[in-house]
Amino acid sequence: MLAVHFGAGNIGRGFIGALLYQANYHTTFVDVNEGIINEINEKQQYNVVLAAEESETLTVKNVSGINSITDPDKVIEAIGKADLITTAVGPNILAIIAKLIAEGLQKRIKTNNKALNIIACENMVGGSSLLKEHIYKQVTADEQQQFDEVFGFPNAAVDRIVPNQVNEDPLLVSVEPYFEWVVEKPAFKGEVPVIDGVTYVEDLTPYIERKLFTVNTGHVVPAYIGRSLEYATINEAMHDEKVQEIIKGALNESGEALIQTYHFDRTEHQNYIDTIIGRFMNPYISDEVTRVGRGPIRKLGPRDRIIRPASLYMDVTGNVPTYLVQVIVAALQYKNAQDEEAVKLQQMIAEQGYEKTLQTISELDANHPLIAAVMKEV
Ligand SMILES: NC(=O)c1ccc[n+]([C@@H]2O[C@H](COP(=O)([O-])OP(=O)(O)OC[C@H]3O[C@@H](n4cnc5c(N)ncnc54)[C@H](O)[C@@H]3O)[C@@H](O)[C@H]2O)c1
Ligand SMILES: O=P(O)(O)OC[C@@H](O)[C@@H](O)[C@H](O)[C@H](O)CO
Repeated sequence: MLAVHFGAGNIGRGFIGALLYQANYHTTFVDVNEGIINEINEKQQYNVVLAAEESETLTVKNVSGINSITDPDKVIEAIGKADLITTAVGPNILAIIAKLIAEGLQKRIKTNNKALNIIACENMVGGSSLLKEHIYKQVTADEQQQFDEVFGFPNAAVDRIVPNQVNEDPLLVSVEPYFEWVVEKPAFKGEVPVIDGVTYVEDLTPYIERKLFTVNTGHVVPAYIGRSLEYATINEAMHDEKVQEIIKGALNESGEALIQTYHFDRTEHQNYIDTIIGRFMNPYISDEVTRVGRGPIRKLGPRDRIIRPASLYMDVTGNVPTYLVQVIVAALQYKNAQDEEAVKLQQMIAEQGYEKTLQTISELDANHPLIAAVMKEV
């Protein structure tokens, strides 16, 4: 069984690659990072280490790599033979990899009618659907009809904290023990793959929103508030009383929105929140606030982890959230000269002011009460 996985980064190697290996796949990683691809081809294996008191190491074998910049034809050939395609490249890169995937699928469908599923493992609602849209823009209407018959794009939610790696061994990945990979079953074409650790569900929406609006909504608190307090890591920030107050408040607000929307059990949801706060305090992980805060424009987007739970909270309670508003303010004020989006955000604020910038990025109506609440705080 062959899996072609786009993005040999933290989650690609540390989570998707590990589970695919355990499910007996050979994984061909596709990446633009020449060093990582060369290393994968040279070593043909890498270690995944659990960041916990009782650490365990999994050696992931049956791997190879293709540099999509220098060897696009090899990627097209691999897509022709693949039993599964997965991605973990970041939401903004989906449009870029779509071109090569489209070429691979166009070529494959001429000689091979076997069903193939493409699962985007990105932190967003509807990642695989978005990838499909980008791919379909590259092909003719006739090809789209043919693709509809055999290519599935099941959406997914993936959860495992994998920080940036600073190991001597460039392939080694240190990961937290916790993981969750939930995939929507009805969207599959052909057989549903047997992968230990994957949960198949009929409707992904409650799962992806619960994950994104709890794990990722929580995560931006130590990232953005932590950065404003000059902490470098999530763990350090999580020990600050102000961060603790805001994370609890923000997760109560997003929790209220989720519980009322999806009828989650209140006690179970509180346990889920407590587990996540515990994960952020894992002393065996050093996760930079700049990794978790990366891409503040994406994170302030209308369907992402800050704006969507805040507006959902208003819809279900009729009140403006207190803590999520503080998170929006901290996100707007996030500065990092190494982060292209953070730089662009500050430029937008300098040129247009907070109000116009927030409206543009969040796509909220100009008279939405959330905008007024944020303006009161900044
Ligand atoms: N790290 C985590 O804790 C975590 C957890 C869950 C989900 N995710 C999601 O997984 C995705 C990847 O995150 P990550 O932390 O692994 O990031 P990462 O930066 O470690 O990995 C991304 C990889 O994609 C590669 N890439 C960039 N452009 C490419 C292209 N055009 N073609 C092929 N590869 C390309 C990069 O070189 C890099 O190796 C994101 O959507 C993220 O939200 C991450
Ligand atoms: O990957 P991002 O930039 O969407 O979000 C940063 C982190 O919150 C994220 O990578 C988490 O570590 C991950 O979502 C945990 O499952």
